[in-house]
Amino acid sequence: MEHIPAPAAHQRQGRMMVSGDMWAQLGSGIAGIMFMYAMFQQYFPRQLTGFIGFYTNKLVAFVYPYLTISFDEYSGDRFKRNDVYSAIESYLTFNSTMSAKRLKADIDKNSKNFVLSMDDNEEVTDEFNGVKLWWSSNNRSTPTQSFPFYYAPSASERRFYKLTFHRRHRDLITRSYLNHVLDHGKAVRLQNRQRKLFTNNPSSNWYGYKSTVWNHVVFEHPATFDTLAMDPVKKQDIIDDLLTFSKGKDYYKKIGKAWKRGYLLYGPPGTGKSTMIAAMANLLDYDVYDVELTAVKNNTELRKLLIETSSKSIIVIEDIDCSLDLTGQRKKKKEEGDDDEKDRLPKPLKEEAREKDSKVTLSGLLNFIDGLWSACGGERLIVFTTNHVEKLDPALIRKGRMDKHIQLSYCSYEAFKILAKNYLNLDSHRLFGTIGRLLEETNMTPADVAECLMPKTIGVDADTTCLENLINALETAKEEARLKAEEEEEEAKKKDEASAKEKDEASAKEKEESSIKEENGIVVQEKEKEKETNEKKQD
Ligand SMILES: Nc1ncnc2c1ncn2[C@@H]1O[C@H](COP(=O)(O)OP(=O)(O)OP(=O)(O)O)[C@@H](O)[C@H]1O
Repeated sequence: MEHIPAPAAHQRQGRMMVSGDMWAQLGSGIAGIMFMYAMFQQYFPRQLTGFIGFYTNKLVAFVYPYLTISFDEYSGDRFKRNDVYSAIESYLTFNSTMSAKRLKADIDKNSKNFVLSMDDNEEVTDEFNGVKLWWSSNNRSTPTQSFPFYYAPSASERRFYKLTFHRRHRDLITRSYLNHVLDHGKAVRLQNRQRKLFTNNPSSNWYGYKSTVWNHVVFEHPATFDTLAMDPVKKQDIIDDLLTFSKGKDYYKKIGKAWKRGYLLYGPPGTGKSTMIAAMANLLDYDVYDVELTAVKNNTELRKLLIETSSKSIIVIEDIDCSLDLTGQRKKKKEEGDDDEKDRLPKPLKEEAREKDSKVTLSGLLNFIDGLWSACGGERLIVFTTNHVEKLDPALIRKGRMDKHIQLSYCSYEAFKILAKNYLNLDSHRLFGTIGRLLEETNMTPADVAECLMPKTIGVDADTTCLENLINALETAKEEARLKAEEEEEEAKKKDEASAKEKDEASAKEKEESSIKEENGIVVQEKEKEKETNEKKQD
């Protein structure tokens, strides 16, 4: 491998002297230069140092004919890894494998092949239209930290690639080569990309500040829309919707809308909400970000997590009704009232109390879904799941935020047929009719049906045993539902009777009281009359 030319090396004729004398001279020369530099730093005014530095650079640039471009892994105050850096990393995979001496190994999306890339402080060459270029991977040793809540990688993690080329090729490199690198890098990345399942966990950053960061494992859920048991028409509608979304980049741009879509999945437990998310991810080849809201300290942290998600991903908040206090206003007002009390606490306790209160709020979540930051990256689905859609704030699930509401319900006959095909490889069976009738008469979740259909023995008629198990389970469920309904009816009847009795008693009491009053009234009237006649007699 040819090394990147350095100014001194460039002017050298390629001959190297390795005698002991030469090393001794070199050592004392360097020591001399260091001494001069220290003196220079100490005694020369800062402005002059800057001035000399500037012109030294100019002189070097004049003599040295090579240009360099660096590509940081986290450039400036960015929160997330630079896409260009990742594209270069993928682009250099081939060259690195062929020529770098130290490589890093990862595994491809099928977990079958190794993906090799250049390790830190390595160099490789590339050629474009007959022009030779040099790539090197480097470390920056000074960490930068602009956002105290931001998890800053340590100094050794602040990496960058450096591209070196002759200045006479500036146009070719900046206009064509860099685009070529980006396009090829992205294509390679897509090809080797392993889908990931992310979740947020608390972590301490460089300064000991605790925040939540994404951690991931390889996403390997096998669910697909083929194995998902639900009404086929509804299923096709969802698939069409998803595919239209994934191809809609230009359309979303045209209508001036961020390229994202919200799905609300609701229904009883075990009806396939999580399974559908996995099927969505497998259909579109997206990553999944499973947000654990209770681990997010406040709205700022939630926004940070959002920014760190990549495009081509599904952001999931499961059981949204349990993760967030949506009782909203009342609680907020109470907390405002509590502020005076908190102010009277000693400082450390006051801060602790505030920290405990500082949580993700409904407005923070609304911002997360469709605030300005939500448009970063594009091509993202946001999925909420809940068992109690009626508990959710209407603002949270209105169209535009949760664009598509999907109800997952109890197992229908159509859904059962998908499960039977999937679990038992059966298209038809003499027991299908009975099962169909029972499914219409009682509610059973696809999870429960699937459990009955799982073969528990290996026998000649294992399929029939499974179907019979299901029939038994359905009949038991039906009987339980009938008894429950009877119990409820009985209870309701008792309640009605009790309230009717209460009413009767109340009206009887009322009558009695009014008759007493009436009687008392007559007595009073008679007494008054008697008094009147007595008075008249006396007169
Ligand atoms: N519609 C379905 N199609 C195929 N399998 C299903 C379906 N619904 C449930 N299952 C099976 O039941 C199991 C549990 O389902 P899942 O976790 O998707 O339900 P859920 O609605 O998300 O439940 P919860 O609300 O409790 O999280 C799954 O592993 C899957 O095997």
